[in-house]
Amino acid sequence: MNNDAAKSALIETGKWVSQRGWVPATGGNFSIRTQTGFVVTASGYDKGHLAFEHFLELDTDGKVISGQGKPSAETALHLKLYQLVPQTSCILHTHSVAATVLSRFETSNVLSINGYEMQKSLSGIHSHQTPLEVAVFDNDQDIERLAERVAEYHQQSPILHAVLIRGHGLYALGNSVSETRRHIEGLEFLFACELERIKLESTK
Ligand SMILES: CSC[C@@H](O)[C@@H](O)C(=O)COP(=O)(O)O
Ligand SMILES: [Zn+2]
Repeated sequence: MNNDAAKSALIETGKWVSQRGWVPATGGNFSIRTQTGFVVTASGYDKGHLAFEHFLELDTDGKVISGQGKPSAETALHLKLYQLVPQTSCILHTHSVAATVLSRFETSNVLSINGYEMQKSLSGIHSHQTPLEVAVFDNDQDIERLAERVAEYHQQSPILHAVLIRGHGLYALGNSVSETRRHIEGLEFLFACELERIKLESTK
């Protein structure tokens, strides 16, 4: 995808994500792989009101080629995910209530979701009996260090659709903007179901 098409797609995606309440305040960041590297949102803006000037173009090493302001504070994680999962074309990071709470409730390093038809909204899953596993990493303000932990984990258990950062949010991956959006929508539905199930079971 060329740079301008990438920015247009992410402006539209920002409105879509924001309308659903998944990027409150200035939370979240987005990127798309381009011919020369990737386009990423600038740091500190409302992702529901993005314009062309709110993006930077980076090369494949994460060096700024053009654009104003600072690239997202979490650019190092986007860069690492593009390197680890080469088929990835779009990364969307969101801060929904469900992802934030569930990633704290889950104390292990994997959130496993099973028994839901909607698991099939994730590429490669064809049955409600195929567990959907999402790695959960402790949050870290040192994003390079967090990215290294993600890379180490990926050597043992390859990251497919997404990762959760504990008490922070979701990073969803896909081979196109529409696939990443579908992954976010499917995952958010499943996270909401799991939260409801956990609450109901606690009252039994
Ligand atoms: C609202 S604070 C959230 C940030 O610390 C961060 O987690 C985030 O998602 C947005 O950072 P940004 O630098 O704008 O890409
Ligand atoms: Zn964030």
